Amino acid sequence: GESGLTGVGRVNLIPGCLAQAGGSQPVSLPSSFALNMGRAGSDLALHFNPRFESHGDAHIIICNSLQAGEWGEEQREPDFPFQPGQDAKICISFDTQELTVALPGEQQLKFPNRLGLEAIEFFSVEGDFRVKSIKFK
Ligand SMILES: C=CCO[C@@H]1O[C@H](CO)[C@@H](O[C@@H]2O[C@H](CO)[C@H](O)[C@H](OCc3cn(-c4n[nH]c(N)n4)nn3)[C@H]2O)[C@H](O)[C@H]1NC(C)=O
Repeated sequence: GESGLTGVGRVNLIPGCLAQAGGSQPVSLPSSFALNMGRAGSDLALHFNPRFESHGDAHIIICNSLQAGEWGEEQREPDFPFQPGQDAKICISFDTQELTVALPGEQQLKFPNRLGLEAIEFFSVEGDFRVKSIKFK
């Protein structure tokens, strides 16, 4: 499908809300996309990975951390609010204890801030997800 925005933006996020609108506008069903945020590509406080159909998973959100290139324990969320081709507003807020991801349909997902990061300096998007806007509150 149409390739989403991928790449690395250097941002310096203080705890707050990063609101994103965007959607998978695929020609074919998207397999998955990922939002990665942390200190660097190898040190992620959150790898947020909705899987439509990939790695043998279907319609599940995988969250994990990455420390010095090693994946932590996955958190698997079966409540899946994404529809291919539909826009989705994702609002991510965090403090040193946990990250909170507000999802469509008043759904909320929490993930421990295993790295204890006070600021997020690295952010990347992978896969079939077109970011339409990013707002920092
Ligand atoms: C059953 C076999 C052993 O467990 C499997 O182990 C795999 C390898 O660690 C797990 O997949 C990794 O899970 C990580 C999060 O825990 C990451 O999602 C990792 O992919 C990194 C990645 C994804 N993407 C990406 N997503 N969407 C697109 N376009 N690109 N780019 N880099 C995936 O390759 C996979 O989630 C895991 N499955 C289970 C059921 O635990």
